[in-house]
Amino acid sequence: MSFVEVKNIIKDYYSGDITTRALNDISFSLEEGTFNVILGPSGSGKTTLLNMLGGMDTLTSGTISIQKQTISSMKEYELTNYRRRYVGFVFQFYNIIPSLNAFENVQLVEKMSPDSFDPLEILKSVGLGHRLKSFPQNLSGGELQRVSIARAICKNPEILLCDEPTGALDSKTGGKILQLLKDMSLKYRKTVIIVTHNASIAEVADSVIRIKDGYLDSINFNDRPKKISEIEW
Ligand SMILES: Nc1ncnc2c1ncn2[C@@H]1O[C@H](COP(=O)(O)OP(=O)(O)OP(=O)(O)O)[C@@H](O)[C@H]1O
Repeated sequence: MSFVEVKNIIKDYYSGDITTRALNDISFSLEEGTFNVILGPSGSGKTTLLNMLGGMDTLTSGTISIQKQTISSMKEYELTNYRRRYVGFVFQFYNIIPSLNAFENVQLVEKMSPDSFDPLEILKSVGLGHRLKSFPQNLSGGELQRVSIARAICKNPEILLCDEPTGALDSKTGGKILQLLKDMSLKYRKTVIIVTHNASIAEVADSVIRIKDGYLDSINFNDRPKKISEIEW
């Protein structure tokens, strides 16, 4: 059994009389310790898929198993436990707590995970060692994004789900962040899944999942992914 098993998943959203089928019969599997990319146009269902993998919302039908746990049939309290223990999430809109400084925002997750990394070290590695005491209102979009990535990595989760993690970053900082995420898979055997619009990031991935109108368009496995230093974006 693979680390991530997605089988025939369907997700419908209902508003009034209107039903939107955001995910339509998607199936794939991913191995532990791999670096994976989800590509697709705006509105194709990428964020919805990431939310389902993270146990943030429930499916209409189908099953998702992660590390042999069938998260799609978990009760609410089991899902809370799954998210708390196993998942690191980098959201598109950062979700940083405004009343805590950069260090405190990352330090928060130390209590959630028994083997979390040192928040100071992680903040330094995302290039924010000089901004530890800055509050979110005084940080740029790119810096907030890095706080959010530092928080997700610091938790040392089994699976790291990232929605456009380099969207607000210049290419140099973006490359550094991608390297950190890739190291999580290479050095620590964490499974990393990144949603992006940026097709060049796909070249460094072990697998590339393409989503179109809620369908799985293709999944490609890369035997020899490129190094981050080899791509241009
Ligand atoms: N909570 C919701 N209620 C109703 N419809 C939703 C909801 N969330 C997403 N959708 C719809 O589901 C479809 C897929 O949305 P999703 O956000 O997953 O796409 P995406 O590929 O991540 O887009 P983007 O790249 O623009 O972030 C879209 O048609 C969207 O409007």
